[in-house]
Amino acid sequence: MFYFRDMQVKRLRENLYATILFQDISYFDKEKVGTLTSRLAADCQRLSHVIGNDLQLILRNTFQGTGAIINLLALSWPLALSALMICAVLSAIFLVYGRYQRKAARLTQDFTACANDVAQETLSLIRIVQVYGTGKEEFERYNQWLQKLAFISVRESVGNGFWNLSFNTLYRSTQIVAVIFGGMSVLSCRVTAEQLTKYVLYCEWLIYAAWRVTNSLSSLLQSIGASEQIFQLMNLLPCDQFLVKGIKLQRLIGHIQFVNVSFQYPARSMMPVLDHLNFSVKPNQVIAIVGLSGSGKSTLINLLLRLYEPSSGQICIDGIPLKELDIRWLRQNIGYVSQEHHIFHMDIKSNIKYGCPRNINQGDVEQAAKLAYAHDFISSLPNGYETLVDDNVLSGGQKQRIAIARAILRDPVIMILDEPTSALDSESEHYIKEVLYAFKNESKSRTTIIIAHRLSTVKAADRIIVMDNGQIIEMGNHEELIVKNGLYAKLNKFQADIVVT
Ligand SMILES: Nc1ncnc2c1ncn2[C@@H]1O[C@H](COP(=O)(O)OP(=O)(O)OP(=O)(O)O)[C@@H](O)[C@H]1O
Repeated sequence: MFYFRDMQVKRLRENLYATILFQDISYFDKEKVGTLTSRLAADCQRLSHVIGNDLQLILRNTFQGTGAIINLLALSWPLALSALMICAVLSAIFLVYGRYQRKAARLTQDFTACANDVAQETLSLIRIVQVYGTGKEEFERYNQWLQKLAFISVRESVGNGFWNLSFNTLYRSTQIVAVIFGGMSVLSCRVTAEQLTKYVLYCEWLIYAAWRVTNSLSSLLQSIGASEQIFQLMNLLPCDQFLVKGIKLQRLIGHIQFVNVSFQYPARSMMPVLDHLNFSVKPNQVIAIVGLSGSGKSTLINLLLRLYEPSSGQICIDGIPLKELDIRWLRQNIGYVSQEHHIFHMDIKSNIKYGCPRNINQGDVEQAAKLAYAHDFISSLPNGYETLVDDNVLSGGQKQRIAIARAILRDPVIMILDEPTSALDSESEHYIKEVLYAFKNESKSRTTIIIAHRLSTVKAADRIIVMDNGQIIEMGNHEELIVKNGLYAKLNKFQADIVVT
């Protein structure tokens, strides 16, 4: 039985996890990660309890109750009717109680998920919480949800108490009435002692069967309340991009075009983030995107990676609209270093090999690490490339170098780097910059897009796109933009002044 139940939990969690993983990325703008992980754990457990326990209890007791009714009917139909009436009253009370319990269960799950969100957020930002001394406030925030949870639990217990009280009062009073009136009937010889004993016994069977069925039903309702969202999630279809088999080109060249692309995030549909962008990147070019914070640089990359769809306009790669290309194939040809340099809880080698579509050996991994200027620090670790790491073990710069090595190892046609050197010291930045620009001189065609705040990283780019408020305001190489004396020249001057002082 337990094995069966564990298998059910496993299968449910697998299905739910797969549904979440193949959702449109904008889904994560609406749902909180804590809520989803709570659904994966507690809700699936609860639902599988229904399948493993409640259903078989309901079935068993329904058979027992039916047997008791048949025996009561054989004994005397007025007696059977009176027993059925008691069961009908019990069912009516249960209907009201069941509805209440279902609502309480949903609230319990929601409050638990909110408490989990706060805990997850606080623990993942524990350093900020400690340095800013906000432990007490965070405790209060968590406690607020726990108090709501406690309030609901108390109400649930009170409801349960009323239900048990109604059941016991009805059942015991039935027994008392049966013994008093049945005893009088036995004395006046209208009923035999055997009939009375049978009545009391079958009545007990029937009422207890009804009680167990309603109790299991109540647990079932609780789980249904808690699991409504699981079913809603599991009913979601995978995102279009994973369903449709798109075009796979014989050879990707890396010619990128943005044609009149506008975009707003689903979570903020009234706020345009990109406004009619038009530009193209030729194969083998290095393009840099610069601009003030919040100007839409990372969003542009999100669209190119097809993590979101443009609200209007079109992105083409090698002349084919992005939507028509096979997304898995396309992403295999892209190397991506994201702004957040988190790494997986795996050994360093697996982190570098992560998602690499080619067959590779230790030599390839080391070569990529050398190019990313990561080999020396990895070799100095006691277990070298086999060292098990997580987000807390390595410095920001070390994690960033592992992310760069991962992108280099894929040997991609399109290399996308969102702030690849933000956490690096000047020496590492210099070497990595050299490597990224050296790609250009290889025989293989490779298009590189770099977003950077440090203008030293982008000076050598073939073209620099300057963004402001979701629009492209300047375009050209470093020298042209300096002559133009616009935003780029201003930013360049600021950074030069900072270096001098
Ligand atoms: N998931 C999201 N949901 C809603 N709005 C978002 C989301 N991500 C970003 N934004 C908003 O979109 C705008 C552009 O953000 P984006 O991250 O593209 O800017 P950026 O130029 O890359 O900034 P930075 O240089 O600081 O990384 C910002 O106003 C931001 O608040």
